[in-house]
Amino acid sequence: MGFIMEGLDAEAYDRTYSDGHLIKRIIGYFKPKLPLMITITILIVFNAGLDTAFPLLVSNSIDTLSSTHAFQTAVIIVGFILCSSVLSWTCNLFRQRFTARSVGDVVLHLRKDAFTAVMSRDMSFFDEFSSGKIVSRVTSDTESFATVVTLTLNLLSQVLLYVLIVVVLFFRNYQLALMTLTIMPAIIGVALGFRVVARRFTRRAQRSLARVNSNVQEIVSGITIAKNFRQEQNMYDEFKQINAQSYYVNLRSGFLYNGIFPVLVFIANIGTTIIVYFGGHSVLGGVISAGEWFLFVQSLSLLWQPLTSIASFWSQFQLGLAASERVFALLDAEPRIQQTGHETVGQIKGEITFKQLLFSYDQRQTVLKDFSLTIKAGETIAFVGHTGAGKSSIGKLISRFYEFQGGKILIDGRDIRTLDLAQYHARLGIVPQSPFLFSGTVADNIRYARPTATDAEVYAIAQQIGNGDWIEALPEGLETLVGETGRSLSMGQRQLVALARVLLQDPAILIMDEATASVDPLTEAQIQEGLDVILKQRTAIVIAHRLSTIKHANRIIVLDGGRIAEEGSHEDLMRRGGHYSDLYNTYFRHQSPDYKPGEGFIPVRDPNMQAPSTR
Ligand SMILES: Nc1ncnc2c1ncn2[C@@H]1O[C@H](COP(=O)(O)OP(=O)(O)OP(=O)(O)O)[C@@H](O)[C@H]1O
Repeated sequence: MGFIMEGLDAEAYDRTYSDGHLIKRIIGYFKPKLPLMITITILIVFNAGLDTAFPLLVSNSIDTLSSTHAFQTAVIIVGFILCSSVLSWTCNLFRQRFTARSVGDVVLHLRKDAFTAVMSRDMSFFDEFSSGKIVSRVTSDTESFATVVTLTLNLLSQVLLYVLIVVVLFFRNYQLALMTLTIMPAIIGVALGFRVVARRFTRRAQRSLARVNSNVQEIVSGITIAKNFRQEQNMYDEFKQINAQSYYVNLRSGFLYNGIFPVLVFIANIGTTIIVYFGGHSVLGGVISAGEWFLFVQSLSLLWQPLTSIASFWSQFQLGLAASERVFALLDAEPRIQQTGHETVGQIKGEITFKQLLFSYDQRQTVLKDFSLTIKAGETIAFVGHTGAGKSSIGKLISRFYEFQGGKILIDGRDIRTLDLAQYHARLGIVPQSPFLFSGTVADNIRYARPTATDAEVYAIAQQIGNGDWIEALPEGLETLVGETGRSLSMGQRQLVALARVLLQDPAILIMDEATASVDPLTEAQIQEGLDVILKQRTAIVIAHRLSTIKHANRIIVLDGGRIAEEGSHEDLMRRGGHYSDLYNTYFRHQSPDYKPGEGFIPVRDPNMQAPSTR
């Protein structure tokens, strides 16, 4: 199997549902369409009746050819045949139209549900699962879901036709009818056996397509880095391999499906041979008329058709079922964040308490253990520490993006798990390290925090950041288009927009993962001025990367391996000459005005203390 199976495993949230469960849920989606579905069913029944009448009429016309009024009867029968054909065509047309309409509506509904499910997933979900694969579930899988429904309706009409024909045949000649049905168990047996294998193959085909989607998405998102590191060839090679995998997986399922159809046709042909042979003998022996014999031979094609076509569209049917399984698994994915209540949040002062917190992303590593800390309302806390110390994790836990395994987080003394999450999030401002801007104007992005804000309010807020000087630098001021993800703006400008956005939100608690990207001194000053405004009158947790922020903080918490190694003000900690002083020398001292490149650093520390150790 080798590379063909590589990366095609189920996602952790995937589930296996029984066909019965899937069909029940699919039917559930069709309930609001009940009147339309009833109309479609009536049309299907009517159509099946007309299709059955066709061979009956032809059979009768053959038998009347020898009678005295042969010509008149033949004309009437031909008239009936023509009318039934036109009626059948019209019924079919309306059936297809109504089906397309109801299936389209259901896909619309399902896609909305899938999108809502994606939106409500915890952040851990997006960290864990590739965005390309998630996109694939919302788009192509919901589309395949439509296929299963259309096919089910076709199947229904074919099965009805089948039942009607069998009834007619039994009335005409039960021995020949029984003969016709002898092959049926063989066809059904092969089709059912094939069903199990088909589902497996189809699932793999969908996963391989999701893998292609995911790979293309990742490449497009990371194209700048790829080009920068001249990785185009490697990326192409990787894509080639994933694409080839998709090709082989599809080829295999193609072989499987193409192989099954001839087997079924072969079995059906055996049935036809039996009927032609014994029917012919019955006509010669005078047991049945030539017209009846024709009816049996003609009905055979109609009879085998539903069975063979079930097998032929089995692939699409399986594709649709597997797709609905994937969509339902996305809808049913268990949230990791477990709120025990939905208490009204109201006004928040902003005191945050961690009580013996235990947290890990997965089984492999404990990130925070026995972590206790109280952040006072209105306090600005700067978290510093080596990379991987757990700074961002603390921010994610306060944001309630991840679930902790032990201890408590209290907001103003209330258990975070008891709060209404949506209300709590509305009181929480988050400025990520690389601010994400949506396509649109700068004003649109600022207004994102409060869509009802007027132009004047947006302008006033933007003015508060760096005295609004940065707006003048934008070609069309606040109406400047930011491009996809804000690409048309400089990194510094994006940060300023993000600050204005959070200022408009006016949250009680601010979590800021400070940008590491350096900006020019003027923008740096504008950002600092903006921060001074934002940090006022709210609790702020800053994952600090800039010396000026650290110095402005009320308290610095030094993290080391998920534990608080030190805490205090910049001066206190420098005087101590411990962990912070090490960090300072490693990361921050070049940002100090006391630092002179080439000459070294004039340390800020108590001359009576020991010199800080360096790593
Ligand atoms: N989504 C995740 N899944 C699994 N492990 C993670 C995840 N995010 C972070 N970690 C791990 O948790 C630990 C703490 O990471 P965290 O991002 O909190 O560190 P940090 O101090 O913010 O680092 P940095 O300054 O580099 O951002 C690290 O060992 C990291 O590898």
